[in-house]
Amino acid sequence: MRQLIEAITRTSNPSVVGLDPKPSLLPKILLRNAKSPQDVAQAYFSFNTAIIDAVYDIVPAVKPQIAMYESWGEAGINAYTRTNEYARSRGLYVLGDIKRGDIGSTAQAYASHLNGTPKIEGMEPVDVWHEDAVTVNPYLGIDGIEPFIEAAQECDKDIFVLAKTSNPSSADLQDLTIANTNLTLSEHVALLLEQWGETTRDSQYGYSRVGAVVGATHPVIGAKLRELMPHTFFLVPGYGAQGGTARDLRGLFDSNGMGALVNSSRGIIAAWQKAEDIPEFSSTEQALDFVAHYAREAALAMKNDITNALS
Ligand SMILES: O=C(O)c1cc(=O)[nH]c(=O)n1[C@@H]1O[C@H](COP(=O)(O)O)[C@@H](O)[C@H]1O
Repeated sequence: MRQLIEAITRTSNPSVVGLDPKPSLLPKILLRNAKSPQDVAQAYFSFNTAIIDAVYDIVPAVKPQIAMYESWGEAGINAYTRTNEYARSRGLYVLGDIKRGDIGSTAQAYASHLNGTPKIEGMEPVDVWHEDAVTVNPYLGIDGIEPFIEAAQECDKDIFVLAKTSNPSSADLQDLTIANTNLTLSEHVALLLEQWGETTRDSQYGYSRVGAVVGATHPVIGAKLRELMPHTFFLVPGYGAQGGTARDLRGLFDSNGMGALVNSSRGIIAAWQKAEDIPEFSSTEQALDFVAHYAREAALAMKNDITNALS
């Protein structure tokens, strides 16, 4: 987590901008002439680069959600990887929200998100995804996670494993109490994450490469999980559009005000839709400038909101 922690320190901002484009979140003019997935993917890329240019100096990281891109097939995936590459070129930590999980041999293939294309004779692995970290699902247990941890260790990258997700029905499974223990499933996952990450702890900061996803929408559970996971960095989605507030975040950070990265996607990239006066855009440039201006304002407001709540 060193790279992420240093980016947070550099920007004094523990928040991440979620790059989750959808047609309904883009100014109509960007899709006015769209006739193919390629056209939409190009619009997504322009939208993303405008946002990245607007926030790269005030936020440490971006989190593109791959589903938004996969919906458009090959062209969408291409927009995803180009977005990641562009974000990195602007110095941002790229957290690929891919939520993978499978049996060991398949997980190994998914882990190529971190350590590059599989090794074959005569060819060096290629980093085709341009990610610094990915999100992973722990449902299959350690053999579905180990390939990601090994790849992260090999390439100085990180993973974030779902522990207590932000959605209302996370309770269906994650709040169940495990027989013969007084632990819920999310608490059990928390203990596993501490164990799984143990050998990858950073000597200076104490956090391992194995982070946890803990929703801002469950502040009481989140605070308990923070106690159970002193060496585990949190990715905290659910702030903003899903109702999580800065007040809810306090218990998710450590006593130094570190240890968590708060995500907002729609709250930043669609902030322009909340503007009092939205003009009839006469060009795509004008529309992108408008989107970028409101994204920056929203990112700064989020930074202030979180910083005030933590001080
Ligand atoms: O792993 C995630 O990022 C994630 C986990 C979770 O528990 N809840 C959650 O909302 N997310 C993601 O975080 C983002 C939230 O988007 P907004 O609600 O628009 O801020 C989406 O990309 C979700 O897929």
